[in-house]
Amino acid sequence: MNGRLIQELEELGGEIRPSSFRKCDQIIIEQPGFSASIALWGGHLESFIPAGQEDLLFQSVNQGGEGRFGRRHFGVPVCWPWFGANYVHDDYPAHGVARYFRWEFIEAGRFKNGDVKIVIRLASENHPLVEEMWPYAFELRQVFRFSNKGFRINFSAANLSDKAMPVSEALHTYFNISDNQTAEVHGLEQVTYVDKFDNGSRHLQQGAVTPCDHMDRVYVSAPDVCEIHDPGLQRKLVISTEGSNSTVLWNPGAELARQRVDMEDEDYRRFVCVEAANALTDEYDIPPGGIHQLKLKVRHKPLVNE
Ligand SMILES: O=P(O)(O)OC[C@H]1O[C@@H](O)[C@H](O)[C@@H](O)[C@@H]1O
Repeated sequence: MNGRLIQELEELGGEIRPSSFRKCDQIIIEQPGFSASIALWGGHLESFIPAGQEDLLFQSVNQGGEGRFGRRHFGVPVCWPWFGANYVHDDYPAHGVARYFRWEFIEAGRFKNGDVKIVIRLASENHPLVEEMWPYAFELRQVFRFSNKGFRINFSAANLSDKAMPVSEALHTYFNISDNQTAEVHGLEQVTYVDKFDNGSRHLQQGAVTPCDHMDRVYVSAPDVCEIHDPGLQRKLVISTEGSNSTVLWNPGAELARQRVDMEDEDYRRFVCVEAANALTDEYDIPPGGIHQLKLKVRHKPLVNE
């Protein structure tokens, strides 16, 4: 990491902090209106805390699985270039390669309106094991934009190979909620979902989703905006996406959470994953030399009775 970058980060009130996790660094941003943390391992936005509020993102004392492909269940893991299991190699890790490698910190600065900007990158050519598991040259970037109102992630994938690259993906956001029994997800009413906990059967969403318990659903051709209403925190999170056709809702429920060593038994009570995704029938190809952008914007607002 070069001195200029560190200086730019310091001018933003940020710092690089060594982390014991996979011996990788974290970028910490402290501003009067918020604080944020990004782990370079996995290019993982870990935390975004508006001043005087609870984190928008779920935290766990459990840092994830041991071993080369240990999974982390908090913040915003990046699932790319395949979502879920790999169709061809069942020994490959779930949800692709991007979350298991060190990303490179390449830019720190501000947007014109003063929002904080951090850019990180993952290039296949820098990681022989990525090249082995995914035979397409690529470059990924995440542009993080932070302000008092919330955060944005602009995730882009460039196909640098000479063949079409099949992609399914997700920004697998673990949202922090006070209680999964009372939290509600709005905006998916009358959208069809594939229920992975019910043999992939298709259903039509009736009303808001609540409780947010034991569900693994891919809403296909989903709208670009949905909301989490959290009566316990009196908070509404407005989630807007671009370049994402599917919305995935996931919560393991009590039994599955207990079976997992990479998650605490009670963690599932305090998160719901609402994922900006392209999965199942929304998978697509990036043409040779092409680029695809997946954008996520999260805004926090007070929850007022409507
Ligand atoms: O444990 P992981 O790999 O982070 O995955 C968690 C869950 O992620 C969800 O997106 C999937 O739909 C689930 O099937 C999966 O179990």
